[in-house]
Amino acid sequence: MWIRKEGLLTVIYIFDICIKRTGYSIGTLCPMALPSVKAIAETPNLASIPSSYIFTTSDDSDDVAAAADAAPHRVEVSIPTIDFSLLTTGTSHQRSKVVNELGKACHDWGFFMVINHGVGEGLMKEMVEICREFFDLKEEEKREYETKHVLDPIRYGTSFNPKMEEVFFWRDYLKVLVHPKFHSPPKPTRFREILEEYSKRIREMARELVRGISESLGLEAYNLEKAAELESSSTLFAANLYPPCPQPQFARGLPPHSDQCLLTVLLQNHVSGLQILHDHQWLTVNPVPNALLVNTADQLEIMSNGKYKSVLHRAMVNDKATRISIAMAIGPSSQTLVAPLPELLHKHNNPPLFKTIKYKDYMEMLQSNKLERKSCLDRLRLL
Ligand SMILES: O=C(O)CCC(=O)C(=O)O
Ligand SMILES: [Fe+2]
Repeated sequence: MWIRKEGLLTVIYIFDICIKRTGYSIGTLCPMALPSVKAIAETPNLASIPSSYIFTTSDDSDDVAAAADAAPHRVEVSIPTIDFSLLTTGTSHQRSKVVNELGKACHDWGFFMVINHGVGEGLMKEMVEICREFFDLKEEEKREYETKHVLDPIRYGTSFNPKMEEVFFWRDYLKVLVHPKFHSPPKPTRFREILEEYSKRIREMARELVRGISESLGLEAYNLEKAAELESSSTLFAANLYPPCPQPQFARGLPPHSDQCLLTVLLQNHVSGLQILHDHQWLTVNPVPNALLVNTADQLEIMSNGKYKSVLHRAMVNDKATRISIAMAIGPSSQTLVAPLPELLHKHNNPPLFKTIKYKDYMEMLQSNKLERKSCLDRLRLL
C-alpha cells in the first residue's frame, strides 16, 4: 500500500515536472495519464496540491466574472422555483402561469429549481451513490474508459481537457452517452439499471420543460422540440467528483463556463460548490433536497435567437467533504442543424444572431477545446 502511494506521489511529481517543462502540451509530450484527483486527495498527509492545479486570480482576469470575484460571494435564496406538476397536471390557468414563470426564469436567470418533478427521491439517491461507487473502483478499472476521443460514448478522466490546459481542475468525471443509444459501464453492478431508469425519467421531465419553454417564447408547444429533434436527442450524462482539497482557495472544480446543450438538469449530493453568475455576482446555489436544478445552455441561446441566454457557472471545491454533481445534458439530435427558430425571426422580424451549426460539430468543438466561458458560442455570433 505504502509503495503504491509512493508510486503515485512519484507520478504526480514527474507529472508536475513534465508540465512545467512542456507548458500544456502534455498530451503528446508526456505519455503518462494524469492521475485522478481522487488518488491525489487520498495521498496520506497531503498538505498542499501539485502546482499544476494552482490557479492564481489572474486566470480570471478578463471580464465581468473577475470583477465579481473580487466582491463577496452571496448565498442565493431566491433562485426561481418551478412546480413541475402544474405543467403536466395543472388546470390550463395553472399551466399558463407556470409557462410564464418558466419564461421569466429562463430570461432573467438561466437557472431554476424544479420541484414535484416526478423523479423518485430513492432513484436520485441511488444515482448519486452508484456514481460514488464508480469513482471508488480501482484506477485500472476506471482507466479502461479513459478519454481517447471526445465523442466516445463512455469517457472517464480528470480536469476537463488536460491536453489543452495549463492548469488542471480538481475534478474527476465520468461521461456517458445515454441517448439515442443507451450506453453504460458494466461496473459497478446495478450502474446500468439505475442509469437507464434515471435517464428515462430525466428525459421525460426535460421534454415537458422544453414544451413549456417553447410556449413561453410565444410558439406552439411542439415547435422547439421538433426543431431540436428531441426524439433522438443526444443526451450526455456527466458525473463529477470533487474530492476534498487541502488548498481550496487555490484550486477550481470547473471554470466559468456555459453548457453545450439545450438544457442541463443537475443533481447534487448535500455538499455545496456550484456558483452561478447573476447580476455580476457569483452566487452559491446550495443543494435543495429532492429538487433538481435546471439551466439553459448554448443551443437554447441559439434557437431562441439570444432571448434565453446560457448562463456562466463554475464549481468551487472545499477541504472537508467530497462533492458529487450529476449533470444530464439534454441536447438536440447530433445531426440537427441548430439555428435560430425561423418562427421567432418571422414573428419579430429579427435578423438571426447566430450561424447555423450541426450539434455534433458543436459538441466536438466544445469538448476538444479549453472550457472557457462562452468561447464556443461566441464563435457563432453574427452581430
Ligand atoms: O458541479 C457542478 O455543480 C457543475 C457541473 C457543471 O457545470 C457541468 O458538469 O457542466
Ligand atoms: Fe456546466
